[in-house]
Amino acid sequence: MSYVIGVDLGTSAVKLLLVNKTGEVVREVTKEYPLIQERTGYSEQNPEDWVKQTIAGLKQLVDEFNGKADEIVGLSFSGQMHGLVLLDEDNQILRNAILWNDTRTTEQCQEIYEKVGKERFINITKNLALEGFTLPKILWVKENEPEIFEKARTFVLPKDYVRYRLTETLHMDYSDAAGTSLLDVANKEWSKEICELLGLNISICPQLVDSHENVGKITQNVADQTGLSADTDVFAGGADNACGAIGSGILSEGKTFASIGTSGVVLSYELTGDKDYGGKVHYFNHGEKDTYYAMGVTLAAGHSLNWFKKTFANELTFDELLKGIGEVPVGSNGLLFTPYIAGERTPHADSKVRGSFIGMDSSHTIKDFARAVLEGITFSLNESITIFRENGKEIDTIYSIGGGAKNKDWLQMQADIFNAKIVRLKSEQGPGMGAAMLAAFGSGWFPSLKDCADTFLEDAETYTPIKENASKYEELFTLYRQVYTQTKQLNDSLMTFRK
Ligand SMILES: Nc1ncnc2c1ncn2[C@@H]1O[C@H](COP(=O)(O)OP(=O)(O)O)[C@@H](O)[C@H]1O
Ligand SMILES: O=C(CO)[C@@H](O)[C@H](O)COP(=O)(O)O
Repeated sequence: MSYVIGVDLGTSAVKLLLVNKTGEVVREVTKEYPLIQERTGYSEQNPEDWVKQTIAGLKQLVDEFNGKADEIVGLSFSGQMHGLVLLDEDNQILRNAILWNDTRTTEQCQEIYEKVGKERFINITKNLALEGFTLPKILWVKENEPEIFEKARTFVLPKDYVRYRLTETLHMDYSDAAGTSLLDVANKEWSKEICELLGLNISICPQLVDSHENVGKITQNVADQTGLSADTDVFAGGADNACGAIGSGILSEGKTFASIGTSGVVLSYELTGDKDYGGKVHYFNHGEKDTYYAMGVTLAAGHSLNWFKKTFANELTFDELLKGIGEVPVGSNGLLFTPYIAGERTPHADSKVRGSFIGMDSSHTIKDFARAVLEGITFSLNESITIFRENGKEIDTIYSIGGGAKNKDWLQMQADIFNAKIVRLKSEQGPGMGAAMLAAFGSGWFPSLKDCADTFLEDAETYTPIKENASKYEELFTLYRQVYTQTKQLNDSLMTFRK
């Protein structure tokens, strides 16, 4: 039997999956690493931690594997998007990576619009200039750490750096490059115009490749450290959301997923790169060659539930906290939550806004609060679905993935709020499975990613909207949508009191 490995380089941990030719996950290893948050709004990681934990994870996977190492023929990656890794002329790391959830770059986003022009910028990159994306981070280093920037010769994204350390070849795939704000998304090339207008040398942009492309073999040194064969092929891999899409079969027009992990994502397949959402949602290159996807992002989805549990019910597991929320009526007995606890992206690109509970009553219990948190997160994701529908997309079935898909009441709530059929897949691995599928397709096991998905993926359960709930949620959603504008001014004034 032959096997491939999917390496999912996430924000809190690297998850590695060993997958056989039928798509069965035969081994799984997770290795965590820390987040470095020295100031409010700062979020960094040491790339060396990613490399160390990926190699340790690969070694554990090979040690626990019953077969022979040379049966593992290839590996590929899914990576947290947008994080800036700056390298010098010897490809040495110049500073910690600045991550996707770092929001220090509001000024640089403004500068990008001033120098490139907002309309032109959206035209080229298909996206807004957001604090989380890579280009404003490059400008921040240029302006605030000029002595470091002077030594920078190349920038890459998190998984590209790990891949470089495994193969000693440096590349970036289109799906991840799309999140840098430097790629001409429709034409699949680095934007000379944006680089010139912002005083950047285009040579800092690495060589572009497709996600399934073979970029070489692991080095002998890595083979020695992990026990893998030095003949193991490495395929470029993709952005975590592109890989999540591959791993949940979002490979044809009309297919959509909702992912509730730390962040929340609603992603829908696009055959071409010429649709115009005017920057309202992200529009990126897919991990499948020459196709695209549109997506909306809730910055704190699972993170909101995590925060609520840690702050008010730390002794409970998620299952204990959520037990019985199915009995709380739709609308949580008049309690409404907005999940803006780390700012928001879609539909409000606002890193400063913060969340709220509206309608608190002395009769409310922790169960009302827990249900309100789930409803608020799901309403936020529904904002993205609404934009898709307003732009002519038909969304009647949504694949639900990520930690949020573990709770049946939440899956039913998604069906009722999205007013669409919700499907849970047998494997909730999403991005890691997508990475493994890129290696499987790249290794020639299947003629296309779609064929791979037909073999690897299987539906587990389906949830259909309950009419009565769906109509109550429609009413509540209009109230939810008013909270942002009605609390914006208050939030701005409260800013000065934040840590
Ligand atoms: N049993 C559960 N029921 C509902 N939600 C859960 C459960 N377990 C975890 N979660 C949610 O899923 C989130 C983690 O999802 P995951 O997809 O693993 O995220 P990431 O890959 O971003 O770390 C947690 O923050 C939590 O909010
Ligand atoms: O910023 C985005 C997408 O634009 C995030 O989706 C990151 O890619 C991180 O993902 P997780 O670590 O939460 O999975």
